[in-house]
Amino acid sequence: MATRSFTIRVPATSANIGPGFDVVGLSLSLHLTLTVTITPPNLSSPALPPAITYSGEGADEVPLDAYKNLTTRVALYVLRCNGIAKFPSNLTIHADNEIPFGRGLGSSGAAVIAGVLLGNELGELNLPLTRMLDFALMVERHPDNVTAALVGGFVGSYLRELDKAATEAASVPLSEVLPEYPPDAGEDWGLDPPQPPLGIGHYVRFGWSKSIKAVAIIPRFELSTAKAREVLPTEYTRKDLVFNLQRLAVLTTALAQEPPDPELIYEAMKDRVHQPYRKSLIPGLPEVTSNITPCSHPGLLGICLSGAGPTILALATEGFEAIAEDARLIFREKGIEVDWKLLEVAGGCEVIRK
Ligand SMILES: Nc1ncnc2c1ncn2[C@@H]1O[C@H](COP(=O)(O)OP(=O)(O)O)[C@@H](O)[C@H]1O
Ligand SMILES: N[C@@H](CCOP(=O)(O)O)C(=O)O
Repeated sequence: MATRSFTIRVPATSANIGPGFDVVGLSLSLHLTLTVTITPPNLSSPALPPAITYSGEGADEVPLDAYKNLTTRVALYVLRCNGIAKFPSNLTIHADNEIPFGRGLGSSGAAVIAGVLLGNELGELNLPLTRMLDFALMVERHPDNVTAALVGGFVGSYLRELDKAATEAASVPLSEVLPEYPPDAGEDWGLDPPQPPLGIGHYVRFGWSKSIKAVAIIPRFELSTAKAREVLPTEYTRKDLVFNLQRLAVLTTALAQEPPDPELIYEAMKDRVHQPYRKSLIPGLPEVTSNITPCSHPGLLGICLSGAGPTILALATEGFEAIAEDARLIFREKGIEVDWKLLEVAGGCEVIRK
């Protein structure tokens, strides 16, 4: 057996883009990159357990134990669902991550997609894209980030209505999909993980005007997506739902038009389903989204919370620095420091075999 080596590259994503809560996602030019090597076993020494090294965002908090790390746990889930009980021996993984944790830029979605691709490569499974999406959706239950990270671009997705048996299969608690594996890395955990139903997620890629870039204004604090979902109501008024549906219908086409129309897009990026409820967790959010407008900031098209926050996403054709620096001043008044990055819309995930 020869040494095998490959690289997996997955983009960051910004979900929701205002009115598209749990529906739309946009892939962005920050990446999680895994460099993976499997060396042949050396008959004179014992087989080595998986070894993970890590650099970049999250390096001080991410677990390096392959049975605790999100990416490798997802990979093991995919392997086990496909009849392979263990990681191969002598597996080394270096993760280099540009996506900040817990900021609304899809770090967990990228880690999940990286895990699905890793399982697919390690097991030489040749899973079709749609099946990889099924595995990702068993772990991250909202489709917006993982779909955009998988296929790239500006993407809309829905979860298919499943029959009773498939609904039960897809509602398995995450602790069963990704069990806390025992610490003994040599143990065989059997092959009975909950299998994803077939064809859970469906998507379409919208057009995107080449002139639009994304300014990510990233507060220096983490907000877990789980916590930012807990503050959302379970029911909405018809008025608020119609408000969002009208805007989302316009937005998906408006962002592809040349030249993009700031008046149309600014209004179409407003939201009444998640942002109003999240402002208690993100001081400065309503002030930034209402005070930075196409009139005050030429080049701005629209501004919203990125994913579950706390990052703010401004879509613009020019004037990027003025947008970001004025957002910085508003956040500073609330005692929050930010960093900002000018990002492009990225392609989907890639596997490069060496
Ligand atoms: N590259 C990674 N490797 C392992 N775990 C990761 C990675 N990226 C993110 N995670 C996990 O996901 C968590 C953040 O997920 P989440 O709260 O959904 O925020 P977001 O996806 O918006 O960054 C991190 O605290 C970490 O546990
Ligand atoms: N639709 C989800 C998106 C969460 O994205 P993340 O990047 O914050 O994980 C939500 O708004 O909860």
